[in-house]
Amino acid sequence: MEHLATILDSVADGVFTVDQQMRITWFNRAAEEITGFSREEALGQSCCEIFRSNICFTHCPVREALASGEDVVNRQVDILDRDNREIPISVSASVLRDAEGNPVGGVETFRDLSQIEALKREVEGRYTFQDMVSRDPRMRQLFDILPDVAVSDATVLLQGESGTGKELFARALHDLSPRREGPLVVVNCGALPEPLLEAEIFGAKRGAYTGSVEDRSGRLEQAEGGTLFLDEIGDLPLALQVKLLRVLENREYQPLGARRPRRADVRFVAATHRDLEEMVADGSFRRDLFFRINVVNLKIPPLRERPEDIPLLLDVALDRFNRAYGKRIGGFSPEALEFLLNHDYSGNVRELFNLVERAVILCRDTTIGAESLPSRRERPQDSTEPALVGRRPTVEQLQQLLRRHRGNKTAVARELGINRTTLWRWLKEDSP
Ligand SMILES: Nc1ncnc2c1ncn2[C@@H]1O[C@H](COP(=O)(O)OP(=O)(O)OP(=O)(O)O)[C@@H](O)[C@H]1O
Repeated sequence: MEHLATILDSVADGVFTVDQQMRITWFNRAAEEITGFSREEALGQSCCEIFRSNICFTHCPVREALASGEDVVNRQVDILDRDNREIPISVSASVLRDAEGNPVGGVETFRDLSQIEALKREVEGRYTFQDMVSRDPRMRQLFDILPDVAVSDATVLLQGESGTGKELFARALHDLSPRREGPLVVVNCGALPEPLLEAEIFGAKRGAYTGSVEDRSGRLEQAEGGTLFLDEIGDLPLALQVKLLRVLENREYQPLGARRPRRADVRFVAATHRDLEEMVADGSFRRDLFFRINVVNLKIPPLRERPEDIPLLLDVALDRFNRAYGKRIGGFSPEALEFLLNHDYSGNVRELFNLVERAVILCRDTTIGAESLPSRRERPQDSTEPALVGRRPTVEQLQQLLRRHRGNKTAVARELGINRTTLWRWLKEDSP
């Protein structure tokens, strides 16, 4: 007996036994360490007074083992220790029998999961930031500095290819800033022709543009007290660049109908997939405006430079679309996974999400198979035509696609794995 006690005291798992009235009859050293109760305090006590777990009165593992005669293995529960701290543990329970095989009580072993849970949280915390996930060191560096950048009120320039998550970053900057209660207003500088874009940002007088029957406030005014996100700033026409520069320099603008200029209480975040330095060099983007918006520059790496993010994003996407479409798809078949891991995501994270969304919709199984992914015909290596997903098609290809989708731009954009704004810009740039 003494020998057994020494052995039990030297194991790292908590071990205790109870009689049929659930009173503690044995309590080893690890049980003392995990719960904070000494052996003297525990012996003879009802076990629910020592463990105070969330399942004591509903799913007690020892009672279940006694009732069924079957072992209970690795059930995760939370207990309160002597200082009332919640401790996550994993419990296993078995029936304790006498020499004749009659049940005389139960034995429970338990393992402290606090450290594992803490590690798990740390790892998840590193990979997840707001709605963004990444394992890439450069992305993690961005996640690290984002809270400080957000509170600084400095103008931020986000640079990255289409679909890399610039808008997500802009939202995170707003949500982490003291302006989070204010509005986040988005303007897409590539989506409208110049006069309409001007009205969109700075407002318009009644009758100034087609159909406006009253004065319309601009996005700048609507962003008062909040953040104005200028997406695709590289597409801002030169005349509007001058106007925006004035706002950034003087922190003032003239709201419609107002006699005097108003102080702009707005934080500016701009984004572009273009190389603004190059545009400055060739004169299509004003140098002074570039310096005004480039106070903090965050460069988001394209997905092909961070392949370790692909499996992570596939999981996130599957989870997101399972929920959106009420499905319970568990994962990907080896062939599907091989395709998805080796795909050339020129449309970046957006393209990956589009592929998974399409697959989730098409999938009738519990696993996504290759048949739910673009067919071989559509894949670059097997195609005589260059694949269109995420790449910029030629003018003819664009026209063909538009015809095929009967002019439905949303459908064309979806097929290309781009957003409608990008499509709009391509069409604009391609038009004579
Ligand atoms: N790191 C990430 N983790 C999770 N989701 C992401 C991540 N990056 C991008 N996404 C998702 O990818 C999609 C595209 O992101 P977003 O619209 O922010 O890209 P963008 O760079 O602003 O694109 P564009 O320049 O074409 O407007 C969104 O659905 C977004 O939720």
